[in-house]
Amino acid sequence: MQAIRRVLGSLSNYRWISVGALLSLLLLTVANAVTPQLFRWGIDGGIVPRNLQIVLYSAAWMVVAAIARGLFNFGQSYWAEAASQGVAYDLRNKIFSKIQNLSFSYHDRSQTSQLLTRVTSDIEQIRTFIGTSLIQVIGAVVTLVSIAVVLLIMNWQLALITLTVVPISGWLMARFITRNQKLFGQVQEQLGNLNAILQENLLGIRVVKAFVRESAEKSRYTALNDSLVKANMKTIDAIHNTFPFIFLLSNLVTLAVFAYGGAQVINNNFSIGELVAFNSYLVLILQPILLIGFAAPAIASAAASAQRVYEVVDAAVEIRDRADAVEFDTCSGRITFENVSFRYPGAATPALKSVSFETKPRELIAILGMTGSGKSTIMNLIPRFYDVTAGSIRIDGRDVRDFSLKSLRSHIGIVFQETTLFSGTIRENITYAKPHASLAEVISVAKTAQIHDFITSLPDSYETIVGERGIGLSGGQKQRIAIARTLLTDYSILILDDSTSAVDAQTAAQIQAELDNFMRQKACVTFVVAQRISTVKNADRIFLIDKGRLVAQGTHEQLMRTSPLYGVILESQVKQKENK
Ligand SMILES: Nc1ncnc2c1ncn2[C@@H]1O[C@H](COP(=O)(O)OP(=O)(O)OP(=O)(O)O)[C@@H](O)[C@H]1O
Repeated sequence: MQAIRRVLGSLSNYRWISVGALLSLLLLTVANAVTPQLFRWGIDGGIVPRNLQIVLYSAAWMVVAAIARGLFNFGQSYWAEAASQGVAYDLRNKIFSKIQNLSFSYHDRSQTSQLLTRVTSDIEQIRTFIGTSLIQVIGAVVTLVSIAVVLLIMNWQLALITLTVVPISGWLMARFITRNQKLFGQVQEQLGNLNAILQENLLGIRVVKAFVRESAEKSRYTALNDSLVKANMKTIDAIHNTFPFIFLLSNLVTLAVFAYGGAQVINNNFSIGELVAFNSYLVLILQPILLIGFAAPAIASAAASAQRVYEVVDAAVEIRDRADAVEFDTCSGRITFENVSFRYPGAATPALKSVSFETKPRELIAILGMTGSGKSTIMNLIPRFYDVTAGSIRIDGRDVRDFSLKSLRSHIGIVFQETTLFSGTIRENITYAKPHASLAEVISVAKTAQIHDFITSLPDSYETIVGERGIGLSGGQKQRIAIARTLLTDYSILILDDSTSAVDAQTAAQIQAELDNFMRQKACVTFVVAQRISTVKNADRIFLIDKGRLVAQGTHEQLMRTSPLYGVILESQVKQKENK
């Protein structure tokens, strides 16, 4: 319920729209409340004493009341809908920018599909609550209170009989919401799980087909689809277990009013007009109770969704700027790892153990090690994708945690092991971090990355659309575009994490040769997670990583002489590929 209160608080950004909706609602209630009185006037003042003029007058006023009802009804639903769109818009933006700011460790822990469900379906639940259920509930409460007052004034005994239904239904509905909020949360979670399978299958459709796992995937999807239906059915059962009581109560009250009110009319304590008006009010008082009843599941569902959305909005950003963060602007090339240890959140063993080294200006460092030894982890710590668990990393003597994240990361050019291109043109992808780069600059980095000739062979050259609906690119082509994208940035430190693994040996050697010039001109230090002998030979120093430790370092020749492990790794990782 706290989450719902927060959603209501967010309506303050749409104060005037909300006031418009509320005002329309109040006027609608007045128009509704006046109508039975017009009936009573028409019957008791017109029909019974046979006064046609009063009958016509009351009929005319009823038309006015009907028009007013139509107008105010439109006003309240239009403004409520507008406010709901506004709140959903704000929430979507809030959660999106939060997702951008959350650290790698958060994304490691959370499922993409659950995040997607929160941004789409959960926010939609909240929007529907504000646009429809909230105004229904407020309208119902206002109507209930105002009609209760009118009824008490008209005939307090009959009114008390009628109003017994209110606290009983109120209690039933409050119980329904508190008991079932968890159930509605489960429905959203199941939806997220179902989306996860869908997402995995969309991304991995080739693997599914290659391994002929279509029917297995279908069964996996159907099983989760069944669970979703079961969770939904549980909520429907909960609704069915509560609402028949409310309907029964409201019918019993109608009978009681008819019997007791009828007796009062026979005893001349109540006029027929009054009984007719009272009966009309009865509909008006039972309708809101039913409306609240119908809104209750939507409220429970919105409460569960709001909780899920605020969980992301409130998630702690683990890696952030210090209050006195300084700008990173120059780098002379001294990068120091001092007893750096690191354990991924939730991992049983550390990925790095007491790693220490210091680089020299303009050095090209190759990092070599068996798969899973910790090479990428070392690279992830320099731009602070994660913070060290123990020890420190310094650039020119200053701890990386002292720099503002923005300035630190914008001076580190990194090409990841896995390439991600966005949908758009090749040029847009290359200029991703530098949108105003000139075509000449783009061509220059594309040439260094050995991808220019391929790009110009395409019909639309640099304007060719890639990504989702664009042309397909091979793994090596994507990697080379990713290298060009990084080379275009204003990096001082360059990190190439196994970034030519999908490129053939000859092209990789060409890239390496081109890069050598580039790197030495621009970068103060370059790290290359190496898979190829050419890279290793070119490096000023090679760091040999084994099970999270820096076990040896030196030039190719030195390591060949001193480290048996080096020979083994070269043989397994490098020569094998070179021979292909
Ligand atoms: N996000 C993560 N969460 C938990 N553990 C991780 C994560 N990323 C890597 N690890 C673990 O940390 C260890 C080091 O991984 P890392 O990716 O640094 O190895 P690597 O040497 O780069 O391997 P490869 O050559 O296969 O890319 C591995 O045991 C891996 O399972």
